[in-house]
Amino acid sequence: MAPAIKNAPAAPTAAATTTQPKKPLSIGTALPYETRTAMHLKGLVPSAVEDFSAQEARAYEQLKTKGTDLEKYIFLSWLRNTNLNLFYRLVLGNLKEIAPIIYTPTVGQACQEFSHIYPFLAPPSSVDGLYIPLNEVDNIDEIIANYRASIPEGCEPETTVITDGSRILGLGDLGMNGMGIPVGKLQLYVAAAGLDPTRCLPIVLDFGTDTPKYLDDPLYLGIRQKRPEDAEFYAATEKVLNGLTKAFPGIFIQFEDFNTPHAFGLLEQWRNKILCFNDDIQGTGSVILAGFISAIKLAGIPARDHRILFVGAGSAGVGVAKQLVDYLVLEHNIPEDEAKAMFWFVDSRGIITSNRGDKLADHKVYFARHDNGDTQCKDLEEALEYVKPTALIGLSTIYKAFSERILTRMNEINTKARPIVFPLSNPKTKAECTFEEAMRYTNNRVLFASGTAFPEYTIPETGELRVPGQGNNMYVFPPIGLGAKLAKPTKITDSLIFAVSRSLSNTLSQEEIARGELYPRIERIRETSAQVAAAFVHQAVREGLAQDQYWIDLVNANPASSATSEIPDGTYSQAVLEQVSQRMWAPAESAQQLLAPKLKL
Ligand SMILES: NC(=O)C1=CN([C@@H]2O[C@H](COP(=O)(O)OP(=O)(O)OC[C@H]3O[C@@H](n4cnc5c(N)ncnc54)[C@H](OP(=O)(O)O)[C@@H]3O)[C@@H](O)[C@H]2O)C=CC1
Ligand SMILES: CC(=O)C(=O)O
Ligand SMILES: [Mg+2]
Repeated sequence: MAPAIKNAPAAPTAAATTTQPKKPLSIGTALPYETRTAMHLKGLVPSAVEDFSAQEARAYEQLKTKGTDLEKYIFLSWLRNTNLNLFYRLVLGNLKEIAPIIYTPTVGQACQEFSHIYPFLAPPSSVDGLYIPLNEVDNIDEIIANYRASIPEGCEPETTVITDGSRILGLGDLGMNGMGIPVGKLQLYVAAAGLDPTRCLPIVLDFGTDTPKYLDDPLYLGIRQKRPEDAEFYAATEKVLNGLTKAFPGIFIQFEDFNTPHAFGLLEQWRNKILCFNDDIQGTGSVILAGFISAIKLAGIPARDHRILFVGAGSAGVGVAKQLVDYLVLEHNIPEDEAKAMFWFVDSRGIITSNRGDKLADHKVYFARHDNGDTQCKDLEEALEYVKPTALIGLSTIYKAFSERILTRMNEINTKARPIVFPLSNPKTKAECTFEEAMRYTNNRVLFASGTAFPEYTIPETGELRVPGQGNNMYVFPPIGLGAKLAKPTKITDSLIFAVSRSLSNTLSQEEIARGELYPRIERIRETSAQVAAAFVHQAVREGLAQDQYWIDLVNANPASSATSEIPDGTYSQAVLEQVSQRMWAPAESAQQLLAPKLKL
């Protein structure tokens, strides 16, 4: 062995090499000549000097040349990994057009193809998140250390989205391919609520898959084994969460797209221990409650007269229904038993009743009907005639489950009130119906929201344009994450989630209300996210959960107008809103602004 040389310079570590300031070639054409000279970039980039808007126009032009949505997804992913600032400029400037590519529906296809497109999503040196294999959970500290070494100092993650890929949108168990979802969700954290993009960490727990198609795919990039039993799953997840929270204390954790039993199980296990929430249960519950509050104002009958039929009793269906029960109890003073009795559920075996003959999963027991006598409805058609619902909510993953016949009957049944129809399953290939179908078969009377965005619809007879609501948790998880980052609550409670729903329903503009819309337009999502985050911060302080003294003092000095109300009503003060808005990250306007901290210009 060669003798050690005293005081020899240490070999460069991964950390040292990857945190070296990189030459900003991708923004190079936006750098003035003198800056290029100072940064030794002369001759390394074309000579034209242009501003960011020219770069943005070029990127948009390239985006438009892509023939398919998946190609657009790949192009945008590459752009994000090579020029973060330009990527978010492009996204924010074209949110309505780009959200369906980086998020549902295209992200669903990207996940299905993930192992095939992975190398083309980012340059080889980019670290886009953590892939944690089941057989490596004992080495979680090493994995985290590797990650830490790959990021610049000061970029420790403060927000993470974790999936194990076991229920990706309505597409089922995609295994490691599910990584596209945390990546996509975190882009919305940044775009919608201004979280710092350098401090967002997507994680996939690569715990195998039970889908033969992926296990048999020679290009599949996850571990090739079936999923573990529950005990091993929970033990492995615990190791990961302990490692993460030890390395990054206070990190905000979003559980995403776990299969339903594990979604409920993890939430129950962790909700009082760490700062976490489940987006599919609580986020979906919160966003749909917001739309529902608006819908029942427009429907034309008292809240307590509604009869709500859910198709699908998974994490999303049950999560939403529980939020609606809370609302009916708190806001309309309906006793819990009576509120619960306003709900019926259909799952793959028909209406859920206590005497159906099968053992109900734990999460279904609360809503099982006891008043059905001998009646059992085997499917939606029978259930519709039995319940005669005022509201039909789809979280079933069954494409076109709301057929022409079902929608026509919803219209016929609801002569006094406008029918509420929410086909919420994602992606588009799983949606229970389209906006056009819902309009057409209800004589344009429908109050509508869908999980995936549908095109606007022009009523042929009148030429009137109608805009569908997008009942998607993207309206709430970004502001919840922002509020959590600022106020630093010890945990996320049901009343915090309730305040978020109320505040989102308060964000509708007069014009949106007048047009009968149930959600704010997506173009306003930054503005509404700030308002919802401000309401979150107020509620966190009100409940004594907030730990950040700045926000505690600010809220106490500037209480919301309704600070004495017992019910979380989603209100906030202007002072808090202003401060929240100021803390939202936004892309830089110029190369100088972007590089200023590094260059000390
Ligand atoms: N809009 C939004 O923001 C969100 C939308 N979603 C979407 O909701 C959907 C469901 O998610 P999640 O609840 O977690 O998934 P699950 O797979 O846990 O739930 C699906 C439910 O649909 C039921 N179902 C299946 N087939 C039928 C059928 N033929 N008729 C009636 N019911 C049926 C299942 O029945 P059984 O229990 O018997 O198997 C189950 O209860 C997904 O498409 C997801 O993308 C989720 C979160 C947010
Ligand atoms: C939107 C979402 O979280 C889902 O479909 O699972
Ligand atoms: Mg989800």
